[in-house]
Amino acid sequence: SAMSPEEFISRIMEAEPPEIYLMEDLKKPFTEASMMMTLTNLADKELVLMISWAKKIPGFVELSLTDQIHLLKCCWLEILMLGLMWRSVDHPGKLIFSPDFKLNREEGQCVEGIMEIFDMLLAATSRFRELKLQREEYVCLKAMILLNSSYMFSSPQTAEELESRNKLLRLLDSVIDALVWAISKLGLSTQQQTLRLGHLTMLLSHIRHVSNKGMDHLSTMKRKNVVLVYDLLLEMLDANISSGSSQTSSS
Ligand SMILES: Cc1cc(O)cc2c1CC(c1ccc(O)cc1)=C2c1ccccc1
Repeated sequence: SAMSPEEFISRIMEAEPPEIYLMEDLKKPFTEASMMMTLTNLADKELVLMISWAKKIPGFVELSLTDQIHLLKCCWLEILMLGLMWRSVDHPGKLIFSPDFKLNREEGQCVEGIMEIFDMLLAATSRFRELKLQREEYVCLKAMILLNSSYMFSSPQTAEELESRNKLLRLLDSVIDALVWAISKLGLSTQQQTLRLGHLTMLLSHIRHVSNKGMDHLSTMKRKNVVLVYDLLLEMLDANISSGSSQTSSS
């Protein structure tokens, strides 16, 4: 789409979902079940907003429905986790799941295996803090995660899928241009801008790693019947398990 990077950025800034308040009286200390249930309730609300957010990404609804669904199924936890990191960036040592649901790493002790993932989330958040991630850069990275999440894992068969693939690659061009434009507003030298682009995009592989760890952990929680995973989430979760599309392996 012949949209300027400036226009693209203002469109995805507009698309940002509102902050979610859990509005639950959280009984502390948490049990394994109560913490996972609270996370599930939050994620359920966020997923509904994520779908309307994605549809506001310029060009997303012009992709084939198959691509739209597959992109969201592949990256929904990455998107949730990047949002969590953004909300937590100014609160060292804390994970701000929502303004009324903040956890430190020790509180992860009540859920077997979750503290290690909390530590990865906190480490990535510290890296964003070091880099002084800007909101414009954050919204570009989030769109990048959505658009980059799975185009490698399916080979287009029909003409329609081929056309959708080309649209997707042009969309990725736009979001890269937008990120380069956002970085260019920081008054850095050309060399520093290039390095910053590299550091920001390298963080995406860490986000995918933490997301894969989180997906494995969530599946374990589900098998142990610790979480009641609601249907939208269940469907998203099953998609990640059944079609073996966990981002690392090629399906
Ligand atoms: C570390 C870890 C381990 C795990 O087993 C599950 C989750 C997480 C993080 C997380 C999460 C939720 C909301 C966010 O905004 C950001 C992250 C979830 C989670 C839980 C239930 C449903 C969906 C996602």
